[in-house]
Amino acid sequence: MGKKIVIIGAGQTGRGFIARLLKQSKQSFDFIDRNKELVDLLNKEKQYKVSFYDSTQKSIEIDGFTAFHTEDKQAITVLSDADMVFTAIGEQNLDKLIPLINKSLSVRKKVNKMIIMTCENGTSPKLRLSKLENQVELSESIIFCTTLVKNKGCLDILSENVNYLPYDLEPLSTQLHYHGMTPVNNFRDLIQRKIYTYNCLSASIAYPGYYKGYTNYANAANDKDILKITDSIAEKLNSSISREFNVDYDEQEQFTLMALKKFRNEKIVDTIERNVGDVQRKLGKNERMIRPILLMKKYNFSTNLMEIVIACAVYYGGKQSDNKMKEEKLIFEHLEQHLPMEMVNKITQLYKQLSIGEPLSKIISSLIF
Ligand SMILES: NC(=O)C1=CN([C@@H]2O[C@H](COP(=O)(O)OP(=O)(O)OC[C@H]3O[C@@H](n4cnc5c(N)ncnc54)[C@H](O)[C@@H]3O)[C@@H](O)[C@H]2O)C=CC1
Ligand SMILES: O=P(O)(O)OC[C@H]1O[C@](O)(CO)[C@@H](O)[C@@H]1O
Repeated sequence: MGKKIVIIGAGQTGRGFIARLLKQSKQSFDFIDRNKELVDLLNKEKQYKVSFYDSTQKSIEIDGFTAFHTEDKQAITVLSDADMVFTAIGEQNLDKLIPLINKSLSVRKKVNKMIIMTCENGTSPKLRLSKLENQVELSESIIFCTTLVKNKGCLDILSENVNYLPYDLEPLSTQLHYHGMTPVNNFRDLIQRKIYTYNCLSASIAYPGYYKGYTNYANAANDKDILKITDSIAEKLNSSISREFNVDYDEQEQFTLMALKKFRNEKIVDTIERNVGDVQRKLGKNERMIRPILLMKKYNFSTNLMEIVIACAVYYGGKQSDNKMKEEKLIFEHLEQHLPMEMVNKITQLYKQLSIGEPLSKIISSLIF
């Protein structure tokens, strides 16, 4: 008999990537999501399509699932019977799953431990579920595949043709035999390298892109100032990450080039809005901006451009808040805890220039990098 699988989070990654890999493995699954409208739509339509930016790849119909709302009693029942659970809900939401999973474990009849695999951006998303660690097999994976809703309010997905989901085998008692799911050695290093490369570059496009008034992500990525920023940051990332993580420079360079190629691909219609969200998390001490800038400093590279990216992130944070001054103060206090004071002072100065609307090109041209 096939395994029972539940995907928690029927958004772009859950239904567009994980569900697609399972479908390609002929493995059935159900969804749980907190969005009632989405749950109702999935149950009403009963199917949707994943198409690919690469037009030579045939689209894939996804069907045979039931979706449950998190508050629905049946969610507990279906979860209690799951052999494996994938989460794709955003790292910041993971701890909200603990009560639901605990309830399902309290009525679980199966003797095998439930496997929980996080499919989230973050350097250690499973930490948020560590309270469950003794009761389940808790592991993490790394999402390289960009999946986006085709049109707002519809279920269909447009996806990169990426068939690779690296995961950490170490906490598991068994390998996963599903399409693309690949155990990797040195998982902890790879997940950090992913966030400090892909997501650092993503932030280096999104926040300056927001400042320059872009709404389309690839347009921002191809802006001449942002090309300068990302090309230069990429070079410094390659040198510092390859040294820090002891990987070949060429291997790290390929990694960076793949990220830049994807972000600059105008066929992938992504938004600045989607990529700037949740700025406090993205400014976290082990996240995509703080760790890379500290690595650049450690290996004696100029940090000027990363300081601009962080100043743009603070600018975005202030704009989003009802209380701009309070928000900025909070972000700066946070930066003071994790960055050297001289760096925070430079970011403050850059932030002041942004606040009076100084053009990014002018700010960049006054810097050495
Ligand atoms: N979409 C993409 O291309 C990529 C996404 N990721 C990661 O994948 C994860 C999911 O992202 P997306 O699918 O893009 O987001 P999304 O916003 O499209 O989907 C998230 C889904 O999770 C649901 N959700 C949130 N909190 C929940 C909770 N407590 N219980 C149940 N459901 C909950 C939401 O209702 C939503 O349907 C994130 O960690 C993101 O960083 C990583 C790389 C690429
Ligand atoms: O959900 P987050 O952390 O904003 O990151 C989303 C971005 O991360 C990426 O996974 C970078 O690899 C992109 O596909 C996406 O633009």
